[in-house]
Formats: sequence, C-alpha cells, structure tokens
Amino acid sequence: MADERPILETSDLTIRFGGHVAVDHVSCSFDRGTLTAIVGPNGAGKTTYFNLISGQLKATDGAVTLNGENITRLSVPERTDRGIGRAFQLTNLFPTLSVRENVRLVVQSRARKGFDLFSIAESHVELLERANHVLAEVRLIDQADQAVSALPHGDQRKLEVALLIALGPQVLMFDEPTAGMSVDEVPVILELVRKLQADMDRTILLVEHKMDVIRSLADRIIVLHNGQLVADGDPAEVIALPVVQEAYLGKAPEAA
Ligand SMILES: Nc1ncnc2c1ncn2[C@@H]1O[C@H](COP(=O)(O)OP(=O)(O)OP(=O)(O)O)[C@@H](O)[C@H]1O
Repeated sequence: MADERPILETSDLTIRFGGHVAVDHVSCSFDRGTLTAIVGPNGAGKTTYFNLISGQLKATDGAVTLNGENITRLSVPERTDRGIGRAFQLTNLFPTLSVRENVRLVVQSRARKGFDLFSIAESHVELLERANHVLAEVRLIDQADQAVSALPHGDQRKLEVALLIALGPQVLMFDEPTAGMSVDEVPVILELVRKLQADMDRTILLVEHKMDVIRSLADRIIVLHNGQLVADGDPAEVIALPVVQEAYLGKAPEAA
C-alpha cells in the first residue's frame, strides 16, 4: 500500500534574527508527488523557509520532519542523504571540468556508500552511464564534453537541474529556476520540472516570482507574508487573494 503520510512537514517552524522573526511558526505539510509554489512579497521569508528545510539555517523553534523522521538538527549533507535535494549553485562546481565530469562527481558521491572496491573499473563505467543518462534527461548530452565555464547561461541552468537529479532526491527544491533566463529558455526548464514531477512522482517545492510559471506548474500555492503562512490552497483561488495580488502588482506595504 502506498505511504500516504506527508513526505515533508514543518511544524511551528521559526527563526529569529535578533528581534526579527523571519519565519514565524510555519506549519505546513507536503504530499508525495505534488508541486507546491511558495510565494510572497520581497522579504516575506521564502528563502529563509527554504534554508530551514534544506539545513542551511538552523531553526530557533519548531521542527522539520521528512518521512516521519525529525531532521531539524541534521546538517545539510545529512538531509541530502535522507532525500532533500536543493538545486545547486554553480559556484559549487568545478568550472574547468567538463559537464559530464561534474555530474559524475555528484553521482559518485551518492553511490559512495555502496561502492565495491573490487569492481572500481566497472563502477566507473556505470557512474559514467548514469551521468550520461541524467544529461540526456535534461538535454545536455551534446554539451557533455564542454567545460562548465564555457556553457551559455541557459545550459548552466539545465546543468543545475542535472546535478539535482544526480543526487536522487525525494524532495526537490528550486529557488527561482527561471531567473535570468531568456524567453525561449524558460519553457525548456518548465518542461524539465514538469517531467520530473510527472515521470518520477517526486515532490517539488518551488520559490518563484513569475505568476505565469506558477500557474503552469503548481498544484498548490502557499503564501508567506512577514514570515507567516497566510494562505494555502488551489492556485486559482490563492492567486485571486488580495495579499497575492498586492505582492505581485508591487503594492505590498513593504515592497520598495
Ligand atoms: N542571515 C540573516 N540575518 C538577518 N536577517 C536575515 C537573514 N536572512 C534573512 N533575513 C531577513 O529575513 C527576512 C526574510 O528574508 P528572505 O530572504 O527569506 O525573504 P524572501 O521572501 O525570500 O525575499 P525575496 O523575495 O526578496 O527573495 C528579511 O527581512 C531579511 O532581511
């Protein structure tokens, strides 16, 4: 029988920076195979909420639970091991190595634990095959031998998705995956994200400012405002709410 528990939950998740409560008792659960967009005005706490889930920041109060396990005090790598995957920043990569080598290194780091020392040569071939498979999935196989530093911007964003897939996560977190993309690059990434959700039944969290991107991808929208969860539900209903309209029409009180 399928596991019907939410894959990920935050309970009263809170972080204070001095006197400022950037994420304020956010309780929310995410079901398997769903894509949730997290929206809100500038400074609402979206990135901070992401950082609390992925482990870049430690909560002041509250809990993060993955598959029923409390992961609140775990490090970023420990959370990655358990299935939380956040899109890489390309600054973490080896710019002079090829696209394929960068993906292989991530695949290898995931395979490390089950590595059989007596079949390293065979394993190396397998790792390369898996790297190639991931690159084909994101349509970067033709660029596999190029140095990362030579990739055009759109391909760099595809590589970020490739590296995320290579981690084999259960929960995929994307922070503005189409930021800085040209108009013709956006649909490619959207299709990739959609494919990840549909083909692999993965759970996706997306911080995104572009309403058309949210409309085309999200099953659900949650809205943060001053660190609090103020709305949660069906995209069409949530988009119509005044707090969302204000935020995205630039009329929010705290918008510059
Ligand atoms: N490390 C930090 N130290 C102090 N304050 C911080 C820190 N990180 C975030 N904040 C503050 O927490 C609040 C939430 O910031 P956050 O970046 O999460 O908002 P956001 O919703 O992602 O905004 P944007 O849409 O502009 O990216 C802001 O007031 C920000 O200044």
